Amino acid sequence: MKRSIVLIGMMGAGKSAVGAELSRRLGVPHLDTDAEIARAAAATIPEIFARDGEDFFRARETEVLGRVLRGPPAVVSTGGGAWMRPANRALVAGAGVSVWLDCPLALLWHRVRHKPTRPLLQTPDPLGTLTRMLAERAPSYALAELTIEVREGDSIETTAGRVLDALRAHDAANSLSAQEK
Ligand SMILES: Nc1ncnc2c1ncn2[C@@H]1O[C@H](COP(=O)(O)OP(=O)(O)OP(=O)(O)O)[C@@H](O)[C@H]1O
Ligand SMILES: O=C(O)C1=C[C@@H](O)[C@@H](O)[C@H](O)C1
Ligand SMILES: [Mg+2]
Repeated sequence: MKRSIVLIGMMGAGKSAVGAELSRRLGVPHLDTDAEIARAAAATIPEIFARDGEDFFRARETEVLGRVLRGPPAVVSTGGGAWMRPANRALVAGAGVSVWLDCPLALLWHRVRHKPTRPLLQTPDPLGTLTRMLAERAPSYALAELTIEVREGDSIETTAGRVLDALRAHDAANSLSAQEK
């Protein structure tokens, strides 16, 4: 593997879960930017948001992303907002292939509704917040090199397999176009 695989998408799309499975299958390290930030701060993501604010979190996120992408090729699970910063997209473009786990709203909601671990959803109307967030972010997520539609009923293993199939097809297409040049 020459480049890192960078999973992007909404909270609940499965970036962490599918990233762990991909890393097992490929035998490369798995790095999760949220987990790296929490580890460095010795605090949970909600604690960091509450104590230091979102801007602080976003600055750490860019640092961590840069650090993990400078390392050996790995599977990198990003936080849901990481892709929104053009600087982060540039970091990813330089070191990895971006894969959007495109998950329908209903499935996202089903997965995140009972979890208090997403500070941005601690609003009076979390479904409305999630709906708005997806609508605002989808055009940026669509800039990823690859898009995988996450389907209801697909296991983590099935989704990871679909990511690998798409990566192989993408690699084959890229080496064909490289030969043609
Ligand atoms: N294909 C799947 N089938 C069943 N459950 C899944 C699947 N993918 C993810 N999950 C579950 O959905 C929840 C959210 O997944 P995960 O934490 O991987 O999302 P995420 O994209 O990393 O979100 P965040 O941006 O908040 O870190 C977890 O409980 C995970 O186990
Ligand atoms: O979508 C987002 O902006 C976030 C997603 C999570 O992965 C965390 O990075 C944090 O809760 C913010
Ligand atoms: Mg995650």
